Amino acid sequence: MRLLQYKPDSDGFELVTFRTNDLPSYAILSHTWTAGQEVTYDELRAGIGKGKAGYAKIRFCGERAAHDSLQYFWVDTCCINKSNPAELQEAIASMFYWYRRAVKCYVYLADVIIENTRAQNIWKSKSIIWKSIWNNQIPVPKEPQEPVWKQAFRKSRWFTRGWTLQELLAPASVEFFSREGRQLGDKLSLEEEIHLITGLPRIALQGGHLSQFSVTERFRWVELRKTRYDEDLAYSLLGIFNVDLPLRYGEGKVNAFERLENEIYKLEKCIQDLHLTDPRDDKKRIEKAKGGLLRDAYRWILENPNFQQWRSDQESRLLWINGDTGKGKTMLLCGIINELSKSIAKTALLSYFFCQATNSQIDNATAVLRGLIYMLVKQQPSLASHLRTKYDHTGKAIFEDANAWIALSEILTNILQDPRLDSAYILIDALDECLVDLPELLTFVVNVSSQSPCVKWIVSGRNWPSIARDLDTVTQKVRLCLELNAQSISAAVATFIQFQVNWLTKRNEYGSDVQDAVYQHLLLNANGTFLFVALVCKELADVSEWDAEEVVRAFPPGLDSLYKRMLDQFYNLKHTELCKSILATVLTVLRPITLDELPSLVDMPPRSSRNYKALEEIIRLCGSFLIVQERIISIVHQSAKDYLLKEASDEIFPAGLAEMHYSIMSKSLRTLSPTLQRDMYSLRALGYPIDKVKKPESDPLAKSRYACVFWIDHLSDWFTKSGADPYHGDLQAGGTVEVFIKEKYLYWLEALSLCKSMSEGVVSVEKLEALLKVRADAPELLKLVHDARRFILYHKVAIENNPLQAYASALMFSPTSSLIRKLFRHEEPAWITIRPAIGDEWSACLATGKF
Ligand SMILES: Nc1ncnc2c1ncn2[C@@H]1O[C@H](COP(=O)(O)OP(=O)(O)OP(=O)(O)O)[C@@H](O)[C@H]1O
Repeated sequence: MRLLQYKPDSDGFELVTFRTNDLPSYAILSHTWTAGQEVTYDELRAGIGKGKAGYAKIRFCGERAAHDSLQYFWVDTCCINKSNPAELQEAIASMFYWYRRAVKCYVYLADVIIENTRAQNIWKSKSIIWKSIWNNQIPVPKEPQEPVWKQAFRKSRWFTRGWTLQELLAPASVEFFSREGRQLGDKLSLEEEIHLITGLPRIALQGGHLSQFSVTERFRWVELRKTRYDEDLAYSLLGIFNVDLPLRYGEGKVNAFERLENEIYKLEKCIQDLHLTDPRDDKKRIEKAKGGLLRDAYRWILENPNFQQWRSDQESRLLWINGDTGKGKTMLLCGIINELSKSIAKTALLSYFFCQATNSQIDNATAVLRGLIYMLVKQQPSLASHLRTKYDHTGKAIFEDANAWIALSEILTNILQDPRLDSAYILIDALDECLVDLPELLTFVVNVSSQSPCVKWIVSGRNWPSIARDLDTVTQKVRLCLELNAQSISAAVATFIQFQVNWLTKRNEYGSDVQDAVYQHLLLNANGTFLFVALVCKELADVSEWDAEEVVRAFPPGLDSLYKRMLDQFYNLKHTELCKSILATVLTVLRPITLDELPSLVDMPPRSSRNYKALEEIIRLCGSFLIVQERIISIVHQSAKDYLLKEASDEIFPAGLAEMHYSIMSKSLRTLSPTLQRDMYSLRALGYPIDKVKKPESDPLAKSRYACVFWIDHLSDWFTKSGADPYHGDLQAGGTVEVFIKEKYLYWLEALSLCKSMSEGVVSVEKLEALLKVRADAPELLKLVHDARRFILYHKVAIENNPLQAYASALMFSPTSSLIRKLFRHEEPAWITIRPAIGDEWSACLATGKF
């Protein structure tokens, strides 16, 4: 970037070039051009053009910058060599960033004059007085008049131009000046006027991330604006949408906008493909499931010296919060996120991820990186350029294939070193719940946290030696052990107890003696563990006042004793067998299941299956281990799951965990078989795009989504966990798996597409083939699954984007020898009479796995 330096002694300016990551603080000018009056790059270098009106603007900007103690400043007329097309292209692509990076932006309004307006004001008020005297009236005091310059301000040409939109939105500080160089106010003091003149939302004027406004809304902002060259109106939006576009002057406005829209679409598609989970939604869900976040119960962290050191000391880059089960780490991180989002600089990015071992979508290191990158590029889409280089080449597979971890870790490393990133805060909760590739994640955090000085990290997890070993190697870290802050935690737990007891008192109409007894018992037995309090209060929620004191006294201190008591109660339930199979299923599934899915995996009482109220009632019968939130059933806490698997496995899985996987697999296939058929959502058109598909009110897949995505995982887990017959009938010729593939494969692919789970489908079919290789003595079945794998790999993208393409392009563009093609020939569209000439075999490129 080329900047100007004011040289008062020589009464001139010097151009100095800087690299993007070495930029000094600078001011920037925003103005409208006057034909023939602007000083060009060549003129400035030659020291000519001083008589032009534009020269006065440069001088104004330089003087103003010096007044604000800024040595450097930038003016578009003379800091870009416009005769160099490559430089012009780069300047236009960087312009938004340059304005955003400026410490001050001075808007010079040549058509707003104060001197005259002041005279007019005086003259106006004098004439009122004279008129009043002339009419023998005492002048009536008028409402305070607004300065007359405001009328000119509203009509200023500056508000009608295309480029000035980004000049208004990008910088944090925008100051307005009259023609005489007098300051009129800034973007914040004049916010109301600017909002009324431009129609721009106040949040956008206050510096809110532009990505929160829809594409249509952002296009509306320039509808009435004009640029000298038609195409410029589109090019002036590159920064507003954070996309790159080669400039093609002469292409016309329509083409330029078409290309721009195309680029925006590609960017959105890339971000959409990256999306696995939105950590912002996870945070809301977790807070809700845990009963809501209480500020008074986490506020202690703000005064904690270790936290303050991490917050203020540049060299303390990583804060590692560790503590035992139920000490409140997750809620603490939720609170820290809330506090940071209020206090960090507007240009700083905040990205976080909550690992959860109970959900296979968010229990692995790749998911962590996807979530973190997703949040970063959502806030600053220009960072998506690091994704695009790889994504444009390979597509969605880059986030999902066997090398996804490598690709994603490179992408995140590049993002965090991007000079356009001012600063970022990254938080990862529950490292101990990252079940897949935790060592890789730890190594990544250790390395990256020491590389990027503008990035601050917080990670949390239980006191595991394996985590400690890695994180201890970070030199620039602060460790915050909750057990070493027992006093703060106890005080916070006491606040939490008070809150919970007040809630119980209100709900169950406790008298003051019961209220006090419950409060005292919790205080004595909580032992600094939030979770203990939360679980006991959950148990007390449905206990009447007269019984509450006795019930609360029966709860022993310590989580394990508490779980034991909950388990004893569980064994005494009226419907123990039903509850046991529900609990066993919830403990085995790979993501929390919905009430709709439950009856497809557990034999439920006949009249309950389609009745949410009945299903919720049955879940409540299972005691306090399970919770239902928004029709999703989950285990109350990871520690409860750990306890049950360790201490009650024999009771809950009498036939063993492996058999439970088998049961889920076979029930899944039983559910899927009658559901899967052609065009389950009645889309009709073969090209119906997936992003337009809406779930029908009575969704035929509602009960079988889980089964559809995970049946092969359970099949595989059954084999890996069981010591049973290695060549089980299900995997042999004529077994359930072969029947399913032969009869339902194509409909299953359509269902996977409708469930937006094609990638999981690819991984599953690969898993199935690997399993058959070792576990089956069925060469024909292996051949069929081998073909099915090639089929899904080859047609994944087509079916993923248009579910019914499973019956059109997928069949027609498969080799004639394809077994799947032969099996489903009857599904090919009859009206296509001329068929593409396709070879006999799958292409070599697919065979080598490069597809
Ligand atoms: N600030 C808070 N506001 C409201 N509830 C809280 C707060 N802190 C903790 N809790 C309660 O305590 C319970 C346990 O907290 P949390 O899940 O955050 O613990 P944890 O240390 O992350 O546990 P683990 O590491 O075992 O997963 C929560 O379910 C919630 O009910």
